[in-house]
Amino acid sequence: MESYLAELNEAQRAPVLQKDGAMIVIAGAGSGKTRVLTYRIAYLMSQGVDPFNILSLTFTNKAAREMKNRISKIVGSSEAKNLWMGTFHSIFAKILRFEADKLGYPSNFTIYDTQDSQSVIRAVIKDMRLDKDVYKYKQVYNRISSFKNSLITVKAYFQNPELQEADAMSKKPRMGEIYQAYVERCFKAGAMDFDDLLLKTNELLNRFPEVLHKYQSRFRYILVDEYQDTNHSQYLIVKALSDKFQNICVVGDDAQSIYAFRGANINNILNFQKDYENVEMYRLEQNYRSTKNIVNAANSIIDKNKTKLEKVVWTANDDGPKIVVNRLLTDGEEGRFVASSIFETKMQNQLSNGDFAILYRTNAQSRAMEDALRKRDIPYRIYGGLSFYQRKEIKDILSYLRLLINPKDEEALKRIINFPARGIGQTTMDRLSIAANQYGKSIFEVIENLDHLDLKINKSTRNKLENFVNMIKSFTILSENADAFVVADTVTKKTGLVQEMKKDGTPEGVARIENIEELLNGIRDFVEEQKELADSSGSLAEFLEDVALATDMDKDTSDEDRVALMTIHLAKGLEFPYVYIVGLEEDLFPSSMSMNTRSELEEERRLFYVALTRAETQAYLTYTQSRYRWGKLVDAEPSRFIEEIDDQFLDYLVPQDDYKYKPLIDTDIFGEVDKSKLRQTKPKKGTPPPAHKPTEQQLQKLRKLKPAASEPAKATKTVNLAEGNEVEHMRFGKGKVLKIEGVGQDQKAEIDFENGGIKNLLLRFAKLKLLS
Ligand SMILES: Nc1ncnc2c1ncn2[C@@H]1O[C@H](COP(=O)(O)OP(=O)(O)OP(=O)(O)O)[C@@H](O)[C@H]1O
Ligand SMILES: [Mg+2]
Repeated sequence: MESYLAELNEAQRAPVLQKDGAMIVIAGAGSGKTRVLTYRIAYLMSQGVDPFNILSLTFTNKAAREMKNRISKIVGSSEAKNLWMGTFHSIFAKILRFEADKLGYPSNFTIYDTQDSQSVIRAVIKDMRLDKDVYKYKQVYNRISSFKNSLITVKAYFQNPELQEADAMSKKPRMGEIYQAYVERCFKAGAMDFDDLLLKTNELLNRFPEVLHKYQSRFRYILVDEYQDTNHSQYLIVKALSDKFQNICVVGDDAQSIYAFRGANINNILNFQKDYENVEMYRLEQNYRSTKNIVNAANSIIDKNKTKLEKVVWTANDDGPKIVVNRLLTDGEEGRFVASSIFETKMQNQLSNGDFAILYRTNAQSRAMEDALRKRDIPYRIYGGLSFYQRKEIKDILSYLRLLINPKDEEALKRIINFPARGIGQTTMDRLSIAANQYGKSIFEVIENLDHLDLKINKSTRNKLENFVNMIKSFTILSENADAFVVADTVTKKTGLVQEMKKDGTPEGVARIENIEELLNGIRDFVEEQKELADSSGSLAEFLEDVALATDMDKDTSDEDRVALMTIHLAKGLEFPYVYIVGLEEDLFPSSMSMNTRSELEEERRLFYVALTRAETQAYLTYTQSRYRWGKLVDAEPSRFIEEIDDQFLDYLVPQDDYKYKPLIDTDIFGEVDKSKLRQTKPKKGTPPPAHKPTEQQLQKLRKLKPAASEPAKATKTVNLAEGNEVEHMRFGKGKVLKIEGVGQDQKAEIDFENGGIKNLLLRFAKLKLLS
């Protein structure tokens, strides 16, 4: 037996050693699913399978890199770099480039990011003279994205009366036309958006049997991590590619399905056994990641979900410390608690910053954490949010680079044709746009052919346009032989972008120049890395693809030791010794947007399960008593998720029986804290604070207190409903109550909504207004 197989337990070894056939590994968090995939690939290679024949789909490109490194170590060669391994988007972008001509795209097609796509949609809405308050571009973008992920093409949309009706109902009867115009514009610009990378791959595999055959034969072995979060489009790609050999291994955990809001379909995992012949089902039960307290607490949470596959998760690890629960006054205080706790834990146990993660439900929560960490001089890194590549100055330079690779790229062109200012005004741009539409050409092509076209553009402007086109063309010629760094460096110098910023002289201007330097350094590193790998020249096209498809996790390039801050969605698959889950409050987590139906609430609970199971040694849960939301300070209630954890696993830093909001003086508003008042809610001074669990008596009091304490607020929320009542809901609009079931906390109503159809709502969470 190969020695590395001893690093697996028996249950893990079984799917690794089953070389051929279809198999699914369903198992709870931290049980070694990702490890099974890694070792399975190493085993396949040791059995003589060529890495070029193995396709492995991961959640981030970073995960793919780490897996490749591990595999290289196990098999003792650099062969692992030939594996097809990465996210769905990055793998299929690569394939689409090879095959682009079949679909009528140039092989140098641009990948539009969300900003670009939304900007196209805004332009379409404007050109169609639609009301931008009704047709909100972000909503329209999400709707189009959901069509694409369900493989609903423009044609399919117009053949589907139900979809059209739904859009008409939500007062957007022209959605189909926007969709059509959007698709046409992207096509004309030689651009694919993120969803196209999956949609067009499906189209490619469906329309061209010889292409399907080629990739089916290439990918003899297919592996998919986090299978529970694949959407319909991804599912169909995997299904098509694996159809020939049926050597497919997927791993996942239904309890960690957290992307339904983006079209992930949990049925993909539930139906896997029907999709293939002779499916072997494997289960892993032992968790290697976390302490007993964490594993058991997580089990007690997920137990509350009705829709789930029954699973056992246990661990042989130590009990570990209990999960610390702390209540703070405000998010400012919450940040200070987390920062001090990290500081002290780090000092006491000689740890690195990288051993700590702070997880939150929404990006906005990072600010308070950042402030507190900065004050304590604790280095941190935020994942997600506005990424480096989306900053204005970076995007401007990238737009030049994109344009010289694909001159049809209209979003790039519009951004920079007059930046730095060249005297090419909006009127000229409008004329060029109209001409481009009229002739079915790109704006760049129109400018190239100005002499042959009868456009109302004066001589001097024509010269400026010609100069611009010639400059871009000279960059294109340069890029044919030079690497990405040389091209980018030349572009920054020749376009006068940096000179423009230097004139500015403000601290912001200086920061922008520094960012550009950072970009150039990044490009240099990229080129060196690519050249080292020897199979690539480090061309600009390769760099742009890398940037376009970098997931939020992938931007973690430096090895500096920092505390990680991210949303729970991003933390999937990761692990940290110490994890702080902050903002555990009703309406924030679970989110107020996700409490209308049981399935939404269950997704929030799975999210909490994901968060807690990231922790190896210790988890901290914090909530505040009041929080600024939408500009107002509002009372906050502790999240039901805290209550759902079995008390034996928890350690309350403050007694829970007096949790009701008491207006105390807060440093954020008044500066100094009145310490005598603070002591009311904190345990008596003494270090460390006594970690005590509420007594049974306190608990009983707490249980009695909870509904009572929140009654005044609830009374306005819940309404006494009867069958036949007319109600209004903030998302589903007006509706009629069909049926009422249950009593008290569990009372549910079946309501027929104008905008949402029939829904079953738990009345305690549904914010309904009684109309009649
Ligand atoms: N047999 C084993 N022996 C020692 N350590 C193991 C073993 N199996 C897994 N581990 C370790 O346990 C941790 C969790 O494993 P892994 O990340 O593969 O779990 P997972 O099931 O993919 O988790 P998640 O559901 O969070 O994605 C990792 O640090 C891994 O190295
Ligand atoms: Mg995993």
